[in-house]
Amino acid sequence: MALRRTLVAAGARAMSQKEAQRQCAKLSQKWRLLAEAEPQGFMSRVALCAEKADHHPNWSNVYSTVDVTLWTHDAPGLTEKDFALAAQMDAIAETSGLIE
Ligand SMILES: C[C@H](O)[C@H](O)[C@H]1CNC2=NC(N)=NC(=O)C2=N1
Repeated sequence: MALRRTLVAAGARAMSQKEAQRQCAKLSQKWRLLAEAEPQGFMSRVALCAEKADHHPNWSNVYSTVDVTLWTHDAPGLTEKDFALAAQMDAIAETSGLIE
């Protein structure tokens, strides 16, 4: 019974971590790229930064829109890593003239 109680307690902790992840602060940004710009180009450049930082955006791409959500899973919430990657994404979008 002790083992079962331990497992139930571990399950409850896993649930609450998942819930904490769901509810934690996140940075969200939707970029509308120029219609003629390739979102894949923007995303590959960001992906290189993300790999270097070992910090990866949750994102999706539909036509010329890239929708990004950033947060630090372990925190859970926002850390300097999220702001640093967000700044790099801004710089890539702006310096490459991708924004409408
Ligand atoms: C072990 C590895 O460092 C972690 O899993 C990294 C990978 N990429 C990540 N990306 C993001 N956005 N948040 C994280 O907490 C995170 N953690």
